[in-house]
Amino acid sequence: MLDRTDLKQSLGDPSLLTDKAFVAGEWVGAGSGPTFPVHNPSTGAKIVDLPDLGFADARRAIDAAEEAQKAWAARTGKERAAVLRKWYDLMIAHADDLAAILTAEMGKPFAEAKGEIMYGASFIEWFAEEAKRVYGDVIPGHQPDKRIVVVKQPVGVVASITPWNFPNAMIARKVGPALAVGCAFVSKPAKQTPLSALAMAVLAERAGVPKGVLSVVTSASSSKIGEEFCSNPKVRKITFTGSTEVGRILMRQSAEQIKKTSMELGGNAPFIVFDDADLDAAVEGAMMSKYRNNGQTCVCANRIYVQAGVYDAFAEKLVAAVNKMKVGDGFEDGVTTGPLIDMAAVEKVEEHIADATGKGAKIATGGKRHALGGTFFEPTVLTGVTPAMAVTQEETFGPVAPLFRFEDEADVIAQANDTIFGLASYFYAKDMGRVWRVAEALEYGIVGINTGIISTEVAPFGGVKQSGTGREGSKYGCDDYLEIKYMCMSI
Ligand SMILES: NC(=O)C1=CN([C@@H]2O[C@H](COP(=O)(O)OP(=O)(O)OC[C@H]3O[C@@H](n4cnc5c(N)ncnc54)[C@H](OP(=O)(O)O)[C@@H]3O)[C@@H](O)[C@H]2O)C=CC1
Ligand SMILES: O=C(O)CCCC(=O)O
Repeated sequence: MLDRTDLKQSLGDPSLLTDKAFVAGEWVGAGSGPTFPVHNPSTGAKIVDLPDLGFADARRAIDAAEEAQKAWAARTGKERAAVLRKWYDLMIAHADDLAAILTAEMGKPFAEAKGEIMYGASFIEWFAEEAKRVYGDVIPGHQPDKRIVVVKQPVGVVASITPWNFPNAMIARKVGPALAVGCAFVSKPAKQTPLSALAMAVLAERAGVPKGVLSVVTSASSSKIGEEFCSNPKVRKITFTGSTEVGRILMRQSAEQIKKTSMELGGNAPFIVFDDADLDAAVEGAMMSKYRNNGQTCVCANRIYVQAGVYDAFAEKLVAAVNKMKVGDGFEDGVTTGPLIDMAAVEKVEEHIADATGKGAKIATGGKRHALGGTFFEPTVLTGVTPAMAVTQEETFGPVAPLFRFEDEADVIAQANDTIFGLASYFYAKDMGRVWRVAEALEYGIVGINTGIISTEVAPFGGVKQSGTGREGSKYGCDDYLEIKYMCMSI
């Protein structure tokens, strides 16, 4: 439906949709250089062509960041907080436009996109507040004449690489703490969804973020940009959200210079329903956890374990709820589920369904491409899923709910933990002893207990095992962007 002209005309502030990158404080067009297209995944229409930047542009952004960072860090926390607060206010004031741009480039329904804008903005607000609270310590001296003071200082230039599934919020929760503590930030958004990042940069500039402190390098050649980020000694930290496979590459590349890294990587979330659970609440939680963003989040339930005594009842209620979902264009009223991001995502979903049904699982609802065509896919529930099937070990990243049957607590905990991943997990139960036992036994960074939504700026988001390192959001969120220094003084 929406091409560039339609989208621009629909915005309250058309200047939020740009075809330029933001490098070293300048808006940079492609000139005669290469470009790459950004498409609306719902319609296939091209929204815009953007500059396909390379090594030299990334280096220019890094040089400017290094230059600008010192003066930014020299400001007081309160001064940086004021700029971030203004940025937050502008994001809220332009939330409808930011959401429209997000829906157009990524496909999620407008109401969900607006929810993401509010979620993203909440990180800017939270870290604006935290900017004033980067406290150190005074440590009692180890000798009578010694005084020891601990201070925290910004790491310096941060380079960020983020995915397409949350084009606003994944950047917001990195750039918020980085700028709050006095770092400068060079962002490389996913090639499918750079427009939200650029719209954020338009507002950052208006809010008074100084030239060079924030750049958005648009590129279809992510590996080139990644190499520059990891090999440039001026970059002190790499922060990444995306697949474990790419996280591994970036960690390997960063090893040469022992760069600090934060990695928010893949998940394989178990969602466990015990026989004492409130089944209606569990179905509601499963719907939110599984089908949020059309299953395309690293915290989406990937394996749903249901205790034998409630398995059939849960499956029936879940199928009834899934059958009420409305698939369609994100700008259409009442649509709950947009398209998948691309054909590769559709093929992965199909592979997981074919593998499971080939090994005996049954399709309870959905199971195929949607009649709308393109990358629309029917929300799907599979029953009779077993550990031999690919969905047990691999993240589907799509709208497929595989239902496993289990008998007892020890067995389901062992199955839930039998994965290389450790990001989010969920369970529904009422027995308090069980609640504590299971919550403590799950080897995950996040445990949702009787809830399917765990995302908030006030809590530390992050994983264990091969789901990554570091925490985003909360009072811990600044730590990843700070160095600790102690000063030992003899008096
Ligand atoms: N943890 C999470 O939140 C996410 C997990 N995933 C998982 O990853 C799977 C694949 O999704 P995909 O989007 O391809 O995720 P990727 O990990 O490939 O992409 C995430 C980001 O990394 C960039 N990137 C890709 N390769 C490199 C590289 N060699 N060096 C530097 N940057 C790189 C991408 O850029 P560009 O897109 O421009 O090439 C994008 O900005 C999904 O099916 C899902 O399982 C995906 C997204 C988010
Ligand atoms: O998929 C992700 O990368 C993050 C999930 C979004 C969130 O809940 O914060």
